Amino acid sequence: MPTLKRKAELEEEDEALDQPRKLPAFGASRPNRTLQPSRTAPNLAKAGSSVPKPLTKPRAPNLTRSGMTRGTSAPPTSRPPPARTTTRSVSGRGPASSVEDRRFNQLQTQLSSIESARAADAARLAQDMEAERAKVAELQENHAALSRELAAARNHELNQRRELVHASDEIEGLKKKHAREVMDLEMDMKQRERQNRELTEDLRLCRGDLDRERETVSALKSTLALQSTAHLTLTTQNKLLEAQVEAHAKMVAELTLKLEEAERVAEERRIEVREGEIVRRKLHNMVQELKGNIRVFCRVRPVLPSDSDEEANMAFPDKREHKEIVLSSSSESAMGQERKEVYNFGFDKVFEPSASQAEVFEEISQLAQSCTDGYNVCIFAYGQTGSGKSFTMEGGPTEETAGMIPRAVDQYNETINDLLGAHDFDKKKHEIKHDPKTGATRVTDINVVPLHSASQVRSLLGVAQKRRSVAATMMNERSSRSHSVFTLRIRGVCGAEQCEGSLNLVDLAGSERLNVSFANGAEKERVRETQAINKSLSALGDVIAALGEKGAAGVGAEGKHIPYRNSKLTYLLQNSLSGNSKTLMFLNLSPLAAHLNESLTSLRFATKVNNTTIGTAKKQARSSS
Ligand SMILES: Nc1ncnc2c1ncn2[C@@H]1O[C@H](COP(=O)(O)OP(=O)(O)OP(=O)(O)O)[C@@H](O)[C@H]1O
Repeated sequence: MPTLKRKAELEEEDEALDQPRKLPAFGASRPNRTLQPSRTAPNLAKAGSSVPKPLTKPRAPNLTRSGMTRGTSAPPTSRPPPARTTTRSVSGRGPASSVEDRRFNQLQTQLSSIESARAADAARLAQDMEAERAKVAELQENHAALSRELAAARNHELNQRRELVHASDEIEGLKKKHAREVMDLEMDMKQRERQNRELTEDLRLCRGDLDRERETVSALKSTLALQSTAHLTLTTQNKLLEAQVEAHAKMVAELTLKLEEAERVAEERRIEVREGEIVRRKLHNMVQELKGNIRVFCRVRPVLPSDSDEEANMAFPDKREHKEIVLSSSSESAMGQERKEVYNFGFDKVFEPSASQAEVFEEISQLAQSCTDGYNVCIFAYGQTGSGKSFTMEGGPTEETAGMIPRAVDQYNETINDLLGAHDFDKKKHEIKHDPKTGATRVTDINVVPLHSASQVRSLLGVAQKRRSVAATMMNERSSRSHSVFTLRIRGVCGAEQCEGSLNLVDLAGSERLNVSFANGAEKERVRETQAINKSLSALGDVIAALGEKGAAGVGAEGKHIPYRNSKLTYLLQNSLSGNSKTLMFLNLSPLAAHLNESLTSLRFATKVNNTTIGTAKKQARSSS
């Protein structure tokens, strides 16, 4: 890269090239030489030592008579008239003429001397002329020589000028090249300056990074120092731990031996537990049988904020076993006396309004457990509209309010079959089929949906509830005017034995319609519906009654007819209501005084059911092999 000094030099060179180079003036090699008269010509110069004397004006002779001096270079200033002089010399001679003669003589003398002087001057002049002519010739020679020299010099100058033009072109080219180079160099310089700036910036950043790195390094160094110390400590601890590990290894070997022994003992215990489970099942079912195969649970719902009626007088005196409910009513006799009536009822379990869903389920869970042991179980809810049947069986949306169905599913989490039509309102005709060999019940043309979790069951129940209400609306019915049956098929595996049972959870239509709606009989459609419900509920009562009679008759009554086919409900539940199954009836009661009569009717029916013995349930077992 050219330095600034070099640039300055280049610029100076450029300036010099810009100035037209002054050719040396003609004869510049001899700058002081001027064209000189022939006196200075080289040929004269040789005779320079004998430089001719300058021409001197010939001195006029000292004429005393003006007439005598004429013809000379210096005419006399005054000249006496010659006539007077002549006159005087003719008219008288005497002393005065001698003077004039003398005078004349003198003049004659002077004249002759002047003429001789003039001759001498002329001679000298001629001589000078000759010399001058020689000089002129010499000068002409010099002139010719100088003219030649001038022509040669002009040629030379022409050549020089050509060279100059050529040199100027070259200079112009060089200048352009130089300008280009300068431009390139300037661009290069700018680029380098930019690069330089970038590098400076990079350098600044790098310095910042470096500073940070230095700080990091110093921090790491101090960390390293700490870590080294910690490492030393850990190494020491490690050695100690290794020693402990060795000790522990010995202990582990000893413990392994003990564990093997414990495992052997555990296996023995497991075998004992399996045997115990078989015994437990036997005992459990014996207990269930002792309790009776038709059982009745009574549940009174709490008073709701929306209830405007007065609360009925209900009491639950059995605080230990919760098996009693007492209803009291007071009325006025025709004589105007207050008549107080008390009704006592006893069931397998009575749930007060405060009983939670969990408490209720705890009581039915043992019965539901029988399904895994291969029994058919039927749990149905019976009661007037609004007494809490749906709440008991299906429950609310939360964990806490979940009813018996989701809780039963939660308990087993097994494959289930749900009755769900493809459309909101299922118009297909379904038939109920019983397998006499297996005791299984099947409904034709229904959707059977395999489910794998309790949450799936809940969402399916939601869909079922929705469709039930849509179907009811389409049929111009209220939801309470249809029965809902939820069947859970359960397979239990215990060792080599596999048991299959079904759990039917039934939400019956409102029972009070049997009396109230029928008695009013205002609407035809209502009456027809009520009759249908009445028929199915009556059929249920008839089936239970027939089963009771059969059970009471004991051996020999095997062939007794049970009217299952009188309604679809009883036919569907045949296998669950037969002597081979376990049945639980929930009697749901309203706590309101206005519903007291309905409640009493329901309680009487439930008592009848509770007193029924339907025989001994049979287990449906099959070998898994
Ligand atoms: N144990 C209870 N705790 C709290 N609320 C209850 C309980 N039982 C019933 N209810 C409430 O009482 C109202 C009526 O209950 P539900 O609908 O279950 O009666 P139902 O007997 O099924 O009526 P229907 O025969 O008309 O279907 C519902 O709002 C329900 O949430």
